[in-house]
Amino acid sequence: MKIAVVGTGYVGLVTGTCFAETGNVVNCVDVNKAKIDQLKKGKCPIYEPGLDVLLQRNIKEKRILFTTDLKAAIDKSDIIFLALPTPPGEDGSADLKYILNVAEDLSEIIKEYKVIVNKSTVPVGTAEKVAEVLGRKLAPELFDVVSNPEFLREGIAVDDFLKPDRVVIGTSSDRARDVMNELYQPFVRQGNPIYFMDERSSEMTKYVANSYLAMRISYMNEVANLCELTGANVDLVRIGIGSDSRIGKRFLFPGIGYGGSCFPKDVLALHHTSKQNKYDFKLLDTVMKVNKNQKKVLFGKIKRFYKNSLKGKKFAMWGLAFKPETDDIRDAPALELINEILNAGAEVTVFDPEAMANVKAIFGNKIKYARDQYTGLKEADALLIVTEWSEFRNPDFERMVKNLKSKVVFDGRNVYSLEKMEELGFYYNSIGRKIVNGKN
Ligand SMILES: NC(=O)c1ccc[n+]([C@@H]2O[C@H](COP(=O)([O-])OP(=O)(O)OC[C@H]3O[C@@H](n4cnc5c(N)ncnc54)[C@H](O)[C@@H]3O)[C@@H](O)[C@H]2O)c1
Ligand SMILES: O=c1ccn([C@@H]2O[C@H](COP(=O)(O)OP(=O)(O)O[C@H]3O[C@H](CO)[C@@H](O)[C@H](O)[C@H]3O)[C@@H](O)[C@H]2O)c(=O)[nH]1
Repeated sequence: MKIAVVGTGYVGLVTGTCFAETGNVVNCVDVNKAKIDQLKKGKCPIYEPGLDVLLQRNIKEKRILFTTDLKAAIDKSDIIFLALPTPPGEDGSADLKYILNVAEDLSEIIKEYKVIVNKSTVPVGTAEKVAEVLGRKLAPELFDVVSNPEFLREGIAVDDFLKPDRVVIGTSSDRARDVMNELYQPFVRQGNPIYFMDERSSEMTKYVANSYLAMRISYMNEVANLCELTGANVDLVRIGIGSDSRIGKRFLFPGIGYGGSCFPKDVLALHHTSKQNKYDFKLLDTVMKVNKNQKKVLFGKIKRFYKNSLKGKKFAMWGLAFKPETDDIRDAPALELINEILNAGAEVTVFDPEAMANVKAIFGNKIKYARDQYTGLKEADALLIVTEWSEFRNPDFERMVKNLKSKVVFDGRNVYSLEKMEELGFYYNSIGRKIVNGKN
């Protein structure tokens, strides 16, 4: 099939590459010329495991092409995916300007039937809004607008796309339904379902999935805070509840708050949709408040340990990305923590396997950047663990001890066992568990 993907970011590039991988010809469009030039040279602009190999293969086979020329891409395609940003507007609603502007451009370009697919996360009613913009210039038989939300996770995006738990497609058109059904067949061979539904339910499904997952995390973060006060261990509680099949083991990890480009903005946007519909969705309000508070928890622990006197202290930070296996730092808890450390008059040397360049673009020389995870520890008063990259899980503890000024670790991701840290003699303060080698 012939596809155009408008917006070549995390979602657009993975979508385009995976559709090319299943034999389609994909034209990817972006307004960012530098990104397109890079992609034309076969260079992947983001760190996403497995993407590079697929990209190279499909570029070589000429199944994926890159351009800044929207018209050229649309003329060659039957299905047009919109993978454009939907950032929060001032009132918390998803800003649809990117989507609606491109819809307007499409209304000038389209000359024969196309299926226009919203892959971006968009509020209920957006498919209708896009259809309305297109319909101002185009006859109804020239297009259908479909909602097809994306559920991929960064860091595992290729796998998630190629083997989705489910594909959700919202359309009221039989013609578009047939096109989408054919397109997705290679991805559901393992027996995973395609759920066809109306556009509004499909759009809602995406927000409800993300908000539910965010709620689970906020719930566990509250549980962790209570565990600290009561002497229970949240990791044991997590295992204890997760084996109940009604609850499930996944997505129960407490930490320093959810971040990334999706959960914070999507919970906010669903909350806004509720307000617009005069519905007081109390749970969502609380989920956001809990998350805001949880992002401050690690700094609170640090302040208490140093009795509020952080001036001149030197910290080493392991992990900057909002989660492991990505270079993405959008809404990453690390950014807030760095600001708090700097505001308190302390210094920080950071290390992350992939996200250093993105952080440097924000903080420049206000902070130091370590060559590797160990050199950053030199002369540091304490180590702060912010992202649970695999390489932090089983480090050379002897080297850590040698480099650190004091054996002090604040761990926002519960990377180590309490027993191990006790045995090694570290002061170890983590989330929802007792403090090791110190006073609780
Ligand atoms: N990142 C994720 O893990 C994820 C997963 C599921 C859904 N989503 C949703 O997908 C959408 C895109 O997210 P993303 O993370 O890929 O964003 P992104 O910022 O990484 O990518 C968006 C791309 O669109 C381009 N763009 C902007 N205006 C354009 C225009 N007029 N024409 C062509 N290109 C244009 C930008 O230059 C950018 O490259 C959002 O709605 C997001 O909520 C994201
Ligand atoms: O048990 C957990 C799981 C995750 N997180 C945090 O939650 C955030 C989001 O993590 P994750 O969901 O793995 O990453 P995303 O790539 O943001 O993916 C989410 O957001 C995407 C964009 O909408 C959706 O497509 C995915 O299904 C949804 O999982 C990160 O800060 C994680 O550290 C926790 O604190 N505890």
